[in-house]
Amino acid sequence: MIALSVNLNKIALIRNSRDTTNPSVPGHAQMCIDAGADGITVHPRPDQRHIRAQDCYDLAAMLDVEFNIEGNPFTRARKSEREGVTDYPGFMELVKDIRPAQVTLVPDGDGQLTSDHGFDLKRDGDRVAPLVAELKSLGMRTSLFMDPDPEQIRLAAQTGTDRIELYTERYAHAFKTNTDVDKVLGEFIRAAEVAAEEGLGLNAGHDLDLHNLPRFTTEVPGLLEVSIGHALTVDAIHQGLANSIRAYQHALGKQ
Ligand SMILES: CC(=O)[C@@H](O)[C@H](O)COP(=O)(O)O
Ligand SMILES: NCC(=O)COP(=O)(O)O
Repeated sequence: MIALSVNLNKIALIRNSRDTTNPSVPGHAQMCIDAGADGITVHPRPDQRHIRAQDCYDLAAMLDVEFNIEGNPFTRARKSEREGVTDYPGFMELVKDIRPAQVTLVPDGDGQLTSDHGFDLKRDGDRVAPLVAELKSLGMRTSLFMDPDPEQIRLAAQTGTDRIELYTERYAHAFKTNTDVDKVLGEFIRAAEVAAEEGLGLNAGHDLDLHNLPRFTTEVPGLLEVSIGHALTVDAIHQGLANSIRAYQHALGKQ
């Protein structure tokens, strides 16, 4: 069975639009677990736009499912610009202190809107390998965010990482626009085969949704885990909005 790890970034994004704890990140983690989620994913960014360092500590204290923290290991500590918000301690410092079950290293720049590429290990392999070794020595499973490029995936294996996470945006886009979907999916299938040849566990994520997920998970061999946040949160709004309207009308004394 492929594990579903729910990414809570977008819950934190709404919470951060007010100085309140509503919606509660641990509260929504618990709802996901109660509904059957296999894990929880967060991606604390240095600008703390959504998940903040404190959220990671709060989740670590209550989770009884796999906790996956994603981020760029080369980000440094940053002072918070907002009063009452914990400073960002730097990604490696944060995960070494929390020690989640899985750490997914992602090569994001600080100002990126969202993740948009995997590691270039021809360039960064020598810098990434010692970090992988350090995280593993502290008992964390490691995963590297990768494009479906066989040469890069073979280099990922050389870093000693346990797993890779295939960056799936290109598949999601091909599926949505019905452009070259067979060809693009073929690249992911080949990437998965190479990962298996190299003894790497396989995760996948980014822009996966209810529509594109079945074909991906049926055809890409060996998938262990998908992490999904944006579309799943939007679906939760779609599937819950009508009920909310009825509840508010009831609160206004209407039937
Ligand atoms: C690594 C990855 O694909 C996800 O973490 C994705 O980047 C979500 O991050 P945002 O919610 O900040 O877009
Ligand atoms: N690793 C991918 C992830 O956690 C969620 O990505 P998305 O579903 O928000 O695009």
